[in-house]
Amino acid sequence: MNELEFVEQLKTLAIHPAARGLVDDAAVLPFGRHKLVITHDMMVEGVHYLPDADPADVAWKLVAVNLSDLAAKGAKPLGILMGYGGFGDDAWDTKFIEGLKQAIARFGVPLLGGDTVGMGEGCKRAFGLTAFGEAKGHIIPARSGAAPGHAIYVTGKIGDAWAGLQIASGKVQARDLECTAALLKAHNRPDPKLEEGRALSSLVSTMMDISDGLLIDAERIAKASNVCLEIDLAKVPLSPEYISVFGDDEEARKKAATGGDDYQLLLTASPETVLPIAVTRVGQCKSGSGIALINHSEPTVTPANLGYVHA
Ligand SMILES: Nc1ncnc2c1ncn2[C@@H]1O[C@H](COP(=O)(O)OP(=O)(O)OP(=O)(O)O)[C@@H](O)[C@H]1O
Ligand SMILES: Cc1ncc(C[n+]2csc(CCOP(=O)(O)O)c2C)c(N)n1
Ligand SMILES: [Mg+2]
Repeated sequence: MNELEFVEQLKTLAIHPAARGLVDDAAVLPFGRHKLVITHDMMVEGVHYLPDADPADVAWKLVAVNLSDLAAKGAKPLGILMGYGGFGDDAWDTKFIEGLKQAIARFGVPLLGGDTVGMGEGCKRAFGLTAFGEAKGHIIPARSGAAPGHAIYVTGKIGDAWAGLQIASGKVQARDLECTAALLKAHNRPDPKLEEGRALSSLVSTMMDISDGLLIDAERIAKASNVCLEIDLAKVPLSPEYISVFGDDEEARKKAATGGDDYQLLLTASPETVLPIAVTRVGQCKSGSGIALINHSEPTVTPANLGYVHA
């Protein structure tokens, strides 16, 4: 069974309303007068990071990708619990702890506990992290509220993290050190959009974070909302650094829109709603299903792979 088929099986078990049918970034559990938002994401050597990655970057990303799911629900982080599989190399473990310390300080989230296991010689390292947060608004955005006519927006730039992975794995070179550093940073040290998520959460019809790729994640909103998301590739915001390495033709834009690891927010809202932070409009919701890709308003071929899928 592949990842999607496995999660389909889990959906038959996750019938508690807080699980949101396993079609959201996080669970939303009423707790007294408040709502707890709870998420868990894993990182595995060779799958989520290159074996020669800096352990401090691995720790940072483990925290950041989980906080990104809280950001997508407009939640303020309250704490994290970590699962650490593969300790025993002192130098590696020390650098990891340094990166974890940096992330905890940067995001102001306390480490509350976890578990540590040795995985035996030659085993790949694997880490899990549970993050929970508190959402203040009455309505916490889901993926299911988009309606025909709603506009589609993203925060930040798309594609830089994928570009950074291409550089880190030696497939391309950037024009200069500054450009290399910016793209590597997007890949290694994502910055979860916590403030943006909180500012937007009460105004949007759907919101999620982009982890697997803009197009595949847009398709998830389309499915959950029973609408078609029409996305104009020409409107996908690319950074000058991305463009300097890959250009900004249709092919380059398709790579950016399917590469993943962006940890930007993808949201829909009524076009009349004035949003309080800078976002880029990339398309609109229509009646129908799935995604419809256009380029400069003209239909274009949708890529076979819309984003990252675990084998
Ligand atoms: N092993 C699992 N046990 C229970 N629920 C799971 C499991 N794996 C995935 N899910 C649930 O399936 C849904 C989709 O998972 P997915 O990992 O795509 O979401 P995500 O966390 O937003 O994305 P990403 O992991 O790429 O950041 C979520 O509701 C998630 O909680
Ligand atoms: C070495 C290496 N190869 C590929 C990638 C790209 N990648 C891996 S998992 C994922 C989606 C999020 O994962 P998940 O859905 O498991 O949370 C992406 C975009 C990477 N970061 N490192
Ligand atoms: Mg998510």
